[in-house]
Amino acid sequence: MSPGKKLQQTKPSHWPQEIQYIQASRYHASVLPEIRQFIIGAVSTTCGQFSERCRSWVIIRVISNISHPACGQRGLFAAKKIPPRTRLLDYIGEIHCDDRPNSDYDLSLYRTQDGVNVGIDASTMGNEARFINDYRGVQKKPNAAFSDARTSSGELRMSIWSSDTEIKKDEEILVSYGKAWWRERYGVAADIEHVVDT
Ligand SMILES: C[S@@+](CC[C@H](N)C(=O)[O-])C[C@H]1O[C@@H](n2cnc3c(N)ncnc32)[C@H](O)[C@@H]1O
Repeated sequence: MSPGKKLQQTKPSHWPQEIQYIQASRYHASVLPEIRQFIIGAVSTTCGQFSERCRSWVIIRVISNISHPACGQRGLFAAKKIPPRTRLLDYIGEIHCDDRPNSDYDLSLYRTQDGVNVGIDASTMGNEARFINDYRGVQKKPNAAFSDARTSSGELRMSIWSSDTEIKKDEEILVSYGKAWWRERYGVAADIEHVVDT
């Protein structure tokens, strides 16, 4: 069996049935060839191996703590102690250039000089990263952050990195979605409900 086939078969535990599990980016038709080429970079056969290796840092859990604002949903947790400034995993989904105003799983990847926004939407397909929650109402501050980086094969990705402090085993991995993300969804109510401070 080829390594590529093996990657597609192993879904993580607590993965929802209705969502396609993927470990390599998919490209939507709205991505023009020149933009696609820029994002892909110089592709080699190592594509996907980073995702497979870094899977061991994180696990998906269903949140049962009633004081958690996303109780009943899923979250991403540390499978073991994570050192500071570690690249945990890449946010994998459908790369697109069309608007996805109704997606809660759409992340900005890149903006071209002509003002075209390239996003990664994991609403219907993605990897573990789609389950990362925002820190608001859970912890005082995030313990991880998004930062873009190219893979060894050259593809531009949005990666999740641990912050300056070690993350303990079983701790929830939390980022900041940013003020704009909450305001777009909840307007002024976001300021009241979630203390939109960063
Ligand atoms: C990218 S998803 C995160 C994964 C989600 N919990 C799940 O199980 O699919 C974003 C959604 O998670 C929920 N969420 C994440 N962080 C939250 C927070 N701090 N407070 C309330 N809801 C949160 C919201 O419903 C939001 O629309």
